[in-house]
Amino acid sequence: MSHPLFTNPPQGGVITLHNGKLNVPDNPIIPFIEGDGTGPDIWRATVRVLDAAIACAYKGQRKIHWLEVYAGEKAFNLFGNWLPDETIDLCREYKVSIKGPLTTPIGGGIRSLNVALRQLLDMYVCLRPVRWFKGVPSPVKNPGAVDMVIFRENTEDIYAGVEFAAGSEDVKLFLTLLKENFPAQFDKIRFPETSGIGIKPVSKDGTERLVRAAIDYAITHKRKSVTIVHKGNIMKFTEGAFRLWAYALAEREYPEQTYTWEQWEKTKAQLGEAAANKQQADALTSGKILIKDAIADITLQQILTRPEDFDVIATLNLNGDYLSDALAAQVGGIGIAPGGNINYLTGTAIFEATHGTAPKYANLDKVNPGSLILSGEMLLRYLGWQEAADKLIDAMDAAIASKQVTYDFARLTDNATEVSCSQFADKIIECLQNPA
Ligand SMILES: NC(=O)C1=CN([C@@H]2O[C@H](COP(=O)(O)OP(=O)(O)OC[C@H]3O[C@@H](n4cnc5c(N)ncnc54)[C@H](OP(=O)(O)O)[C@@H]3O)[C@@H](O)[C@H]2O)C=CC1
Ligand SMILES: O=C(O)CCC(=O)C(=O)O
Ligand SMILES: [Mg+2]
Repeated sequence: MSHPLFTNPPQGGVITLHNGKLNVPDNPIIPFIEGDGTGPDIWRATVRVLDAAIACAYKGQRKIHWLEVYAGEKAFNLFGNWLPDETIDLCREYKVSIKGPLTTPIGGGIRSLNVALRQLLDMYVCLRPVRWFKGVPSPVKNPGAVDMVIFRENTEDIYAGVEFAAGSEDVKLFLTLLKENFPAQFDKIRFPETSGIGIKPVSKDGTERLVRAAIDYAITHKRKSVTIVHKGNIMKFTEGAFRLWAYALAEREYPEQTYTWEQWEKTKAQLGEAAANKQQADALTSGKILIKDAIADITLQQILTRPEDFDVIATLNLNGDYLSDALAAQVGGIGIAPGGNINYLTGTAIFEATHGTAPKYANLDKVNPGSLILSGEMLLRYLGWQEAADKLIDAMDAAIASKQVTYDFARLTDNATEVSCSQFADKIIECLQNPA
């Protein structure tokens, strides 16, 4: 493939997929997108930490060849294009990438480039692990009880961007079609003349591949439960269907590894509650994973009041967006919330922080790079470079313990010294090179 945006051909090896497994050379080319706003600051900090972790773990035997690809404001300024096709092609070709946050204007302008990347590369899982690091300030009494892994469907839902603006010719046409073909549904629209319309596609295929990934993860990582989070009481044929398809998939494809609340209900109806309880207890004692569900609004309370009830979470796109930021707050905030967008079938993945571009802090070298550094740690594990990932986690623990932390932690920690984004990276690198 020719790459007209790049004058120098990238050096290094190409990651491939064989029989569902990534084949990672010791010198892989990994594309990166710097991102908008605080993106350049946190990326500069992150790349130094990742290179240092790899150097400490493999002493030169392994090395990433970083390849800059463009999206967002930098791409627009350079090429007059917010998301060049070549960026998509390169992320697909090299399989594993990392990105800083990209700005999405509110209410008009371009649609989300982040969502576009997820859809164009069909990265159907947004994987966001949420756990507490010792010493990180938190607004809750027992942040250590939070150890959850969010599997957020990443390509469908109201997030897919199928929308018609109020007053537009498109919305008029759409509402005419609706009125002609579905008069009862049309009558439910309170102010049709001034309504914008959004469409919420949720499919069985999309649900099943997401839930399969969540259950596979729960099995591999020996987790106790998968909670299906939905608003299926209200949106019956989208979120309600998501719940039903999820349960059906677990029962059909994972009968030996899972026990579902649906099974409990069926047994209760046939044999009574005591028998259902015994069946569930036996299943869990034998190591089966409990597949349960919760409605999205109460979930936002219960992740706070009883976090130990939640483990792996499988949910739709918008619910997952809200849950990610709410949960991040419990373990110290969005400055330390990592994530990855993944297609487990093609191997394509782009790792990125949960937070956005925080524009007021752009170019101040101020914000916490932890979220992108930990996204990089997820990338290392995804490559199978566990040794580097483990060292990075140990160094992050040690850096936090030193109390030389960025403003977000410093403002909530007694006797902390506030350091800049780049200085926090320096501290992590120092801890990598001089482990306790
Ligand atoms: N995947 C992506 O690329 C994403 C992009 N976005 C986009 O980002 C833009 C801004 O979104 P906005 O809603 O303001 O949310 P942001 O996540 O960008 O920022 C909100 C607040 O979160 C805190 N924060 C964010 N990043 C950090 C960090 N690294 N360290 C410490 N604290 C941090 C700051 O809090 P405080 O003010 O308390 O210091 C900041 O003001 C929008 O255009 C949005 O669409 C949003 C989410 C994801
Ligand atoms: O694309 C955006 O601008 C926001 C995306 C977002 O909030 C997220 O993916 O968590
Ligand atoms: Mg979000």
